[in-house]
Amino acid sequence: MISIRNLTFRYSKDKLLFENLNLELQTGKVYGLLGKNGAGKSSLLYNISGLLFPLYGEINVLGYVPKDRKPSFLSSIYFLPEEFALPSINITQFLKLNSPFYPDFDSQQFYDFLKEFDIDTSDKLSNISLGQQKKVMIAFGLACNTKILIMDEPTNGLDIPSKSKFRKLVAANISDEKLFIISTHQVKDMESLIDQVIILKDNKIVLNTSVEDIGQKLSFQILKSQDDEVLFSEETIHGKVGVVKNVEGLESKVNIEHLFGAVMKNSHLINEIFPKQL
Ligand SMILES: Nc1ncnc2c1ncn2[C@@H]1O[C@H](COP(=O)(O)OP(=O)(O)OP(=O)(O)O)[C@@H](O)[C@H]1O
Repeated sequence: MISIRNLTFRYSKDKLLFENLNLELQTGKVYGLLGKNGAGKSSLLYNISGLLFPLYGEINVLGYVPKDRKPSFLSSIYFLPEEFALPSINITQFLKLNSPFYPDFDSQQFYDFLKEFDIDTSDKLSNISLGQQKKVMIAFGLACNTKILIMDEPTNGLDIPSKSKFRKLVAANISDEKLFIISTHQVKDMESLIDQVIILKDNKIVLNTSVEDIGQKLSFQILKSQDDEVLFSEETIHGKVGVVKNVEGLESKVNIEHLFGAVMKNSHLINEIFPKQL
């Protein structure tokens, strides 16, 4: 569905951002794309969406080359960037202008999602708050029913009830034919939502595996003094908690924040535990 082979990309001549980056993504999954500031998350998403072009390498999305920006490709993918400017029109006018680009757009769903997010549809889009604008765009993106939905930091600026509604809507709208990619720093917002975790570090993909696989190979637990090779640890009121290799074979609930910490601190050990497929 999305295949990236040897992607080399740069903004300026003297510095490559990605060099020979490989990534394969399948339908039926919600992918969480994580990485520190400047890791290249947005740049990768722009390359997948055909808004930035590779220097070398191949990107194939649904059989299309994104940089060709064929109309049938553009109507199969919806990309919600982290920041956007909305025109001074109301939601109905926005719907009329933009929904015709997406053949599977469902107006009823759009209004249902807006209701779920408590959005008043009569206001001008330019006059509502940033969080409300984000909710309108999330509702629109979901209602497009495109095969691929990419959201860059969608929960930034959402209040706590809206984050929970976001999780509910995303979970209810993924299907076997669709693929969602959500890039975020707000890893807590993504817990119990993502199926597969992709982590970018030093402009490389250091992890791309399922939450299930992570739960089987790593143990997220209260640390014991005899635990060796602690991949990440943190002091809490319950004691020291963290991540170790799962040697006992007992599955634990994945803590994505701790997983991220483990990958940042110990990527060589993570590479050994999760060998790359490409
Ligand atoms: N238009 C641009 N021109 C030049 N360099 C850029 C441009 N956009 C991004 N960069 C650089 O590319 C690198 C990756 O940026 P990118 O925005 O893709 O990272 P990110 O992981 O999405 O970061 P954040 O989490 O802060 O949003 C950074 O070093 C950034 O400074």
